[in-house]
Amino acid sequence: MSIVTRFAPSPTGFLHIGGARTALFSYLYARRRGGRFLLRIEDTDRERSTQSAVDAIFEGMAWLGLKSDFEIVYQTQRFDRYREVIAQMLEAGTAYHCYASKEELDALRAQQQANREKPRYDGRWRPEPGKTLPAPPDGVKPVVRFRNPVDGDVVIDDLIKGRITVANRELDDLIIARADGTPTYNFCVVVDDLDMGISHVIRGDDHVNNTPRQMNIFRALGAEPPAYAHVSMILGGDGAKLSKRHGALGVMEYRAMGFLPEAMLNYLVRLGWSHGDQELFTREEMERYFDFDHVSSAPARFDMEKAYWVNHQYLKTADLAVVEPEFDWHLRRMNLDPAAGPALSEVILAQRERCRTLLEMAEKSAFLYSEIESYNEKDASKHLTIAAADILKALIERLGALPVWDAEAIHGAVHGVAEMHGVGLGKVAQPIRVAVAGMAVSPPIDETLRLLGRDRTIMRLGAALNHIGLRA
Ligand SMILES: Nc1ncnc2c1ncn2[C@@H]1O[C@H](COP(=O)(O)OP(=O)(O)OP(=O)(O)O)[C@@H](O)[C@H]1O
Repeated sequence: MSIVTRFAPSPTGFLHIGGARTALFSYLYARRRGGRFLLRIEDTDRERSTQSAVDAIFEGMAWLGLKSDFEIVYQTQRFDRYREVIAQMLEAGTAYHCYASKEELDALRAQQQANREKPRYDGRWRPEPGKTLPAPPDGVKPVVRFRNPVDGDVVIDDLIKGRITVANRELDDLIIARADGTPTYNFCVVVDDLDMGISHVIRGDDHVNNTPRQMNIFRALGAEPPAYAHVSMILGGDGAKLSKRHGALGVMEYRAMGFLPEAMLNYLVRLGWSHGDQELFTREEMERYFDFDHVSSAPARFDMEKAYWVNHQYLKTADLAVVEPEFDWHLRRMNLDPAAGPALSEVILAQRERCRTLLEMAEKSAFLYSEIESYNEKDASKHLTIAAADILKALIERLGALPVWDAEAIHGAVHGVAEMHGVGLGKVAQPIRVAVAGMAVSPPIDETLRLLGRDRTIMRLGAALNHIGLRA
C-alpha cells in the first residue's frame, strides 16, 4: 500500500502549535514509512476563511520545513467534484432529499428533549422499502442527507487510541449538502481523502466524533476507509484545548521569540511521543524513529521552560549554517544591518553558550551592528566612574598601539592595564563592557573587542571617557 498522509487545516487563523504538532506527526509518519505528505486547505467555510490565514499557514509550515509532496489542495476548488459525488449517491440511494423545515426540526428536537431523548433526526424523509414518503412541499429546496446504516457498529482501530466502537443507531442521517447545494464538512473530507488516496488520516482527537460518520460514507462510496490515528490535544495553561481563538500562539510567534525551527520540531515531537529516554533528535532521527506505538493518548501541556531548554541545546550545537539565517532574520527585524558588523558565524560562536534564544542573542549582539545610543543607566553609574577614567585612558593607549588585533593581544593589553593599576580584571573589564556594549554583559572581553574591531573599540572607549567627564 502506498502511504499518503495529510494535514488539513481550516484557514481561519494562524498555524498554532497544536496544529503544528499534528502536522508534524502526519509528516513524520509519511517520512518514516517512505510515503508522501499532503497539505489540504479546508476553506469551505467562506465566512471564516481568509487569504491571510492561508498565507500564515504556508508561512508556518515553510518555517518548520513541513513541505507538501503534492500540489496544495483547496476544497473550494473542488465543488464540482463534490456535486458530482452527491448526484451519484442520490442515484445509488445512499443519500436522499429531506424537505423538513427548520421549524419542524426545532419542534422535533424540543419534543425529544422533553422526553429526555437524545436529539436526532427521525428519518422522516428517509426512503425505506414499503414506506410512502409525503409529496415534496412546493418551493422548498431540500437538503441532502446521508443514509447512514441503522444496524451494526462502526469500529475504529485507532493507531493511537486503540479500538473505538460506535453503534450505528447512535448516528443519525447527516446532512451532506445544504439547501443551497453547498456540501458539508464531513462529506468533503471523505471525498477528498478518497480522491487523494489518503492511507492514514492523522488528525487531532477533536475529530474522533466525525470518524464513524466518515467511515460510513467511505463504505457507501464503495471504498474501505483509511487507517486513523487521533492525536491528543495540546492544552493551554487553563486545561482547555489550544485553538486559534483560545490561548494559542502562532508558530511564527515562536520564531519571533527566538526559537530555531528544528528546536521547535524537536520540542513538539517529544510532546506526546517518546523514543526511550532520548530528548534531543535531529530531523533525520525523528524521521527514522517516529511511530505510533510510542505516542501517548493523553493530552499534552505546553511547557515553555522545556521548550527554552531544547532551543538552547540546539543553539549550542546546531550547524552554523542552520543558525545563521535565523540570526540574520532577527537582526534585520531589529533594524540592524548584518553586514555592518562581524561575521554572523563568529558572533553565534561567541554568544551561544549564554543565550537560550536567538532573540536574546540578537539583543545582546546589537552593539556589534550599530552604534550604542545610550548606556544602561545602572551599569553606567556603577562602572563608568572617575576611578575608571584613568583605566579607560590607559586602555585606549595600549589597545591603539597593539601590532595585531586578535584575542591574545587584546587579552594581554587588558591584563596589563589591570596590573598597572593594581586592580582586579573586573575593574577593567566592566567599564570596557559598558563603554563598548552599553551594558555590563558581553562575551569574554577579549573576544568582544576582537569582534567589535579596533576602530570602534577605541571610539567607544573615548565616548565613555567623555561621558565620565561630562558627569564629573
Ligand atoms: N490544540 C490542539 N492540539 C493538537 N491538535 C490540534 C489542536 N488544535 C487543532 N488541532 C489539529 O490541527 C488540525 C487543524 O485544525 P484546525 O485548522 O481546524 O485548527 P483549530 O485550531 O482546531 O481551529 P479552530 O481554532 O477553528 O478550532 C486538525 O487535525 C486538528 O485536530
